[in-house]
Amino acid sequence: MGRVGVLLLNLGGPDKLEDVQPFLFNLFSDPEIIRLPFRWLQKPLAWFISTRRTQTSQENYRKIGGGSPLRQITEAQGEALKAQLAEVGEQANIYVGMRYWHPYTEEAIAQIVADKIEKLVVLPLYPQFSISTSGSSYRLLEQLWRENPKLQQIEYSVIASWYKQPGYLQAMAELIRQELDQLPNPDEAHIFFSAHGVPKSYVEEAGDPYQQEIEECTHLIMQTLNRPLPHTLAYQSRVGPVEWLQPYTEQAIQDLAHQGVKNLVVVPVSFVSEHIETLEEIDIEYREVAEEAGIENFRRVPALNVHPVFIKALADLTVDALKSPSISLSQVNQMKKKVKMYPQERWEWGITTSAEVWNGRVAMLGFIALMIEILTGHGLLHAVGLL
Ligand SMILES: C=CC1=C(C)c2cc3[nH]c(cc4nc(cc5[nH]c(cc1n2)c(C)c5CCC(=O)O)C(CCC(=O)O)=C4C)c(C)c3C=C
Ligand SMILES: [Fe+2]
Ligand SMILES: [Fe+2]
Repeated sequence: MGRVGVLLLNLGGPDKLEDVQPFLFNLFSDPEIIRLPFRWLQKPLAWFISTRRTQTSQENYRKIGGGSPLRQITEAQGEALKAQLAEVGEQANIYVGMRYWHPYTEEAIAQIVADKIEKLVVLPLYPQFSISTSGSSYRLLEQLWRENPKLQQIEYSVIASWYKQPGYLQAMAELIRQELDQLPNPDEAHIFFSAHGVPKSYVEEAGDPYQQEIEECTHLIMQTLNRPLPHTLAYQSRVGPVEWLQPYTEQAIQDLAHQGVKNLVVVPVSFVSEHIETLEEIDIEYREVAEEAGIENFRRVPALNVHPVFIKALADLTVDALKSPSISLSQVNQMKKKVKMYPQERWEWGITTSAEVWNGRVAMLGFIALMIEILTGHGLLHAVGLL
């Protein structure tokens, strides 16, 4: 086999407080994060929302040390994976490709080309698939592949989602067990899975398999844990006023407390690294909610980070992908059959000069309407819940 590479995909996070606004701008510029019917509206809206959100977001990053630990942890995972692969006789270069901050996916791909990688495994650091996470990165990769003939010569294989991988399930169960056993009375614990949410319309209208994969994943973790304890699944980190997957974490914690639950073990289920939504949202915000509602023991299970059983699981996934027939980016999107990646590209097809003129006029009117809405606080986007 020629030179082997593994591309680890993740979302990325601001390294310091000054990075927060441009990071948020990149995130909200992605049509898989805010799904709008018009391409031209994406950037003005991304600018507006990122500017409005920066201060709150910066305050949260300040509480966890002034930046996201995601880059450092992902790089450590990469080094551990390289060492684990070497142990089983597989020499591979590891690349980190973040979607919205450094090191960007584009930078990783440029390095992969420069290093003359011949066989590449694409491994998202999201156990479950969502249009908004792995889906967005696959879409970017598809575009980079289309644009670069050198990339088209690389034999590559994509791992779509991997929440059923036994080593991953074992590592999760082990971490939960450790947390349970530190409670004064482990048999009275309630296990609370908190997954990152997505808007409900992603699942119900666009066909995102995320909710189904999260539900199956929590079921498999409970099976692997093999303890007769009650459990709940809820969704956190809602952004904006539209409806997201329910129940919401905050409400579900309060409901359990009112039902008399006193010992809660919170499991962050859609992340494999510590980041703002574990360190700030769960450890600070939800802990406060829980304690105010009467929970006496609130314990959070740590993220997998470089847990050796987890790193071995990533190595097993890589080795399996190298041995099995390759899976292409377009196959992954077909496998997630009904998924509608946001079809903004469609608007480009069949463009004529007169259509361009009308596009420009409508864009200008829309932009003026947006500015009026921003200044007055009233308008269509407020009415449909986007602002
Ligand atoms: C499985 C994981 C994730 C899903 C699904 C997801 C969807 C999603 N996220 C937002 C909005 C934001 N996400 C932000 C940060 C962030 N999100 C994830 C993971 C998932 N997002 C990660 C790993 C991070 C990085 C955290 C870090 O440590 O820096 C943020 C910025 C943080 C903040 O301001 O709260 C936003 C905003 C949407 C809208 C969405 C689905 C549509
Ligand atoms: Fe997010
Ligand atoms: Fe948040």
